[in-house]
Amino acid sequence: MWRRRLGALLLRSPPSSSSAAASSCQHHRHHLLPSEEPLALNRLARLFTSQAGSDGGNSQKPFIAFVLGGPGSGKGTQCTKIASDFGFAHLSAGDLLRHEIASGSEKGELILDIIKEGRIVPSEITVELIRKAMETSSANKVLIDGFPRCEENRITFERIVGREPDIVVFFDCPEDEMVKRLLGRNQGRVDDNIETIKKRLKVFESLNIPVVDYYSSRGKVCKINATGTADEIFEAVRKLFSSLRF
Ligand SMILES: Nc1ncnc2c1ncn2[C@@H]1O[C@H](COP(=O)(O)OP(=O)(O)OP(=O)(O)O)[C@@H](O)[C@H]1O
Ligand SMILES: Nc1ccn([C@@H]2O[C@H](COP(=O)(O)O)[C@@H](O)[C@H]2O)c(=O)n1
Ligand SMILES: [Mg+2]
Repeated sequence: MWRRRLGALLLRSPPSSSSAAASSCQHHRHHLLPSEEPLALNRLARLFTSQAGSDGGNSQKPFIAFVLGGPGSGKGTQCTKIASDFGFAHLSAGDLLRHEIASGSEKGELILDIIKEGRIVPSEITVELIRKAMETSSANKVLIDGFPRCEENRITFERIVGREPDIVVFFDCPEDEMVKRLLGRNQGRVDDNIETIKKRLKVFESLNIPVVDYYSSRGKVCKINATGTADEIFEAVRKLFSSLRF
């Protein structure tokens, strides 16, 4: 009850952005500018949102940002910058899956077949890889890049990890720009060819957009205009992350 009332008190509008790569964000409990916070309220908020554990209160749930966007929208590029400027751990679901392929495991063979087709790997596999990586990193703020890609991913994460994200950053990019970027990426990825790219775009529209809509309905999505140079886009990203309390 207290927590719910406090949550309502803590809702604030995010700062407005006038840059070319602007963001549009919804209200949620982490959109607090420190300068706007009444001190007592801030202290109360920390008390109610901290997860005191058996170590006497030092263990906190990590702040989780899901980072979504179409193939080639620039998720990985922007996550690298966020990690470096804001101290987040960067966990890319695609990289974890490719790492599993490289390990030569039996699961890796199945994953490779699915990635070549641009389809979605069974959620239990991906969520287990993410869960282990989160455990290993023990970071207190985490970017989960390229996840959840479908409703099944989302529901499985909630079941296994027992969490929802604090925020969902969505990079909004036109299809023709994404295709151009992917064809120019040149990293030897088995899925960066026009046939697979077309399939990935279809999967994005049919399975990933509904997840973005779900989180929008829960007020968690911050949409970033992902056109322009990587640095221009990062200006909007920087404004967003500077406004968060984590
Ligand atoms: N703003 C930008 N303008 C032009 N090229 C960009 C921009 N941002 C990223 N790129 C380039 O586009 C390619 C795809 O970017 P990136 O790997 O970050 O996308 P992604 O969303 O992670 O893609 P995927 O979903 O396939 O992993 C890379 O070669 C990257 O260097
Ligand atoms: N949650 C996810 C994320 C990725 N995949 C598969 O990996 C491919 C590459 O992902 P990137 O984020 O690096 O583009 C993707 O096309 C899927 O085949 C997945 O199944 N589930
Ligand atoms: Mg990527």
